[in-house]
Order: sequence, then structure tokens, then C-alpha cells
Amino acid sequence: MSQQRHGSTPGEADGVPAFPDLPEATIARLPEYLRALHHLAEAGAETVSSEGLAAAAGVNSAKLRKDLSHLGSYGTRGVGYDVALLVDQIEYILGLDENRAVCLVGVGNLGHALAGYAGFASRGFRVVALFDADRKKVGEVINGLSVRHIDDLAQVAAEESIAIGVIATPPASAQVVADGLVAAGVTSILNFAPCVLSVPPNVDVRKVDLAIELQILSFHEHRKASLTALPGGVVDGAGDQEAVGS
Ligand SMILES: NC(=O)c1ccc[n+]([C@@H]2O[C@H](COP(=O)([O-])OP(=O)(O)OC[C@H]3O[C@@H](n4cnc5c(N)ncnc54)[C@H](O)[C@@H]3O)[C@@H](O)[C@H]2O)c1
Repeated sequence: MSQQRHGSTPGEADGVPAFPDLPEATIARLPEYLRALHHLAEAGAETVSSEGLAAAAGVNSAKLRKDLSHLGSYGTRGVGYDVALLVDQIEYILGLDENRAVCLVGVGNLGHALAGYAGFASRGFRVVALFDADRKKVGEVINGLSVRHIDDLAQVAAEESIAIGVIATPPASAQVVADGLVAAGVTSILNFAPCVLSVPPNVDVRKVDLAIELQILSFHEHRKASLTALPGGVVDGAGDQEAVGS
């Protein structure tokens, strides 16, 4: 099986369209592969087997091979995947080479933690603005950014070409914030508020809810307890590690 050559445009591997239509579940796993590949590259690895990468990413290797085949990446028999090349391909597909501008709305407990997190830059994002409705918070500087009033959203979004808005307000304010982001031209929203947002079809919303993740783990705890309670009950082997929010 061939692997895409160095120097060719990522995403244009033989027989694969420049922008393949990927299953949602594959898209959700690509950042996991990327994180694992970055760790491998930092450790000096130039190639990695599908089993090695699958273990590092916490998925099974058949699923990984299928996911990467969507990108036209099949690895080389006996050698595996070229780490640098695969990083390029995944970053290209995820659009991480564009260093998108992100704003955060709601600088409370959660917003503070998110705004202070230095890891977004190394993952391909620029946090360019922080907004809050509370005038007492306006002017506070976090990670070199001064909190702006939410009334400035449209102006700042235009100046900074903000692509992604993160909502960390209470749920009661989240819809009005989402409406403001959409009106300001933002077409991707990451919503931490535990509520469903109504947005136009051209706007993508991802939701992060740690309580839901805990509830899912609670289900698995419940299931394991009921299986081991059965005579001779055996719990199934460990499953894949799903990313929160996927
Ligand atoms: N997703 C998760 O796993 C997770 C975890 C914790 C909290 N949360 C959610 O995150 C949100 C924030 O939680 P928190 O503890 O930081 O709350 P918080 O009350 O400490 O902060 C909310 C901030 O939003 C601001 N705000 C309110 N309305 C606004 C508006 N219209 N425009 C701009 N700013 C506005 C407030 O002034 C405040 O600074 C809540 O919805 C909470 O349920 C989610």
C-alpha cells in the first residue's frame, strides 16, 4: 500500500479528494491521533505502526486504520505511518494550519480557567478576545488579554475575524450570547452551558458537559456492578477511550 509522498499537498493523496467527507466519529478521533503523534514526534519517533499509534491514542487499531484510510493514509507495510507526514495531513484536514481566532464569552469560574489555559495556542488556536456582561470584570487582564464588555462583540469580531466563540455563561444567558455571536458572523460555537442552542443551519455547535460524561460513566459503573453480580459474571474488556464532548 502506498503512503502519500512528502512534498505533495496534504489531503490530496492518490484517489482521495482534497476534502474527503469524513464520518463524525472519525473527525472526533483525529485530534486524539494528532495529540499522540505530537508526543511520538517529541520523543524522536519518525514512524509508528498502526498498533503503536492506536495504543497511544486509546482506540483499537482496526478503527484507526479505517479512519486514516479516509485521509488516503495507509502506512507502509513493515514500516508503519510516517509521523511527520501524518501530522501534516491531520492538521490540514482539521484546518489547524489557519490558527483560527477564538473568543470566550463569560469570564466567571470556568471562563477564567479557560482564558488562563496556555494550551490552546500550541493546538492551533489564538484566543483573541474575552467578553463579559459584568462591568466589574471589564478591564481585568487574563493571560495578556483585557476583558471587554459584551456590547463590543460585533466590533471586535469584525476586527479580529473571529471564527469560533466559546460560551461559558450561565445557561439562561447562553442563547442570547449565541445570537450575538451569530449576528457578529461567528459560525462555530463551543457551548459549555448545559442547554440546547438554537442556531441557523450554517452554524456548528459543539457542547461540552462534564456532568453528562459523569452520567455516562455512572451507567458503565452500574452495568459492571450488575454483570459481576451475575453468577460467573464477567465484565467485558476495556472499551475505547472516548474524548469528552465527542
Ligand atoms: N461544561 C462543563 O463541564 C461545565 C463545568 C462547569 C460549569 N459549566 C457551565 O459553564 C457556565 C459557567 O459556569 P461558571 O461556574 O463559570 O459561572 P459563573 O457564574 O462563575 O460565570 C458566568 C459568567 O458569565 C457572565 N455572563 C452572564 N451573562 C452574560 C452575557 N449575556 N454576556 C456575557 N457574559 C455573561 C457573568 O457575568 C459571569 O462572569 C455555566 O453554564 C455552567 O453550568 C460547565
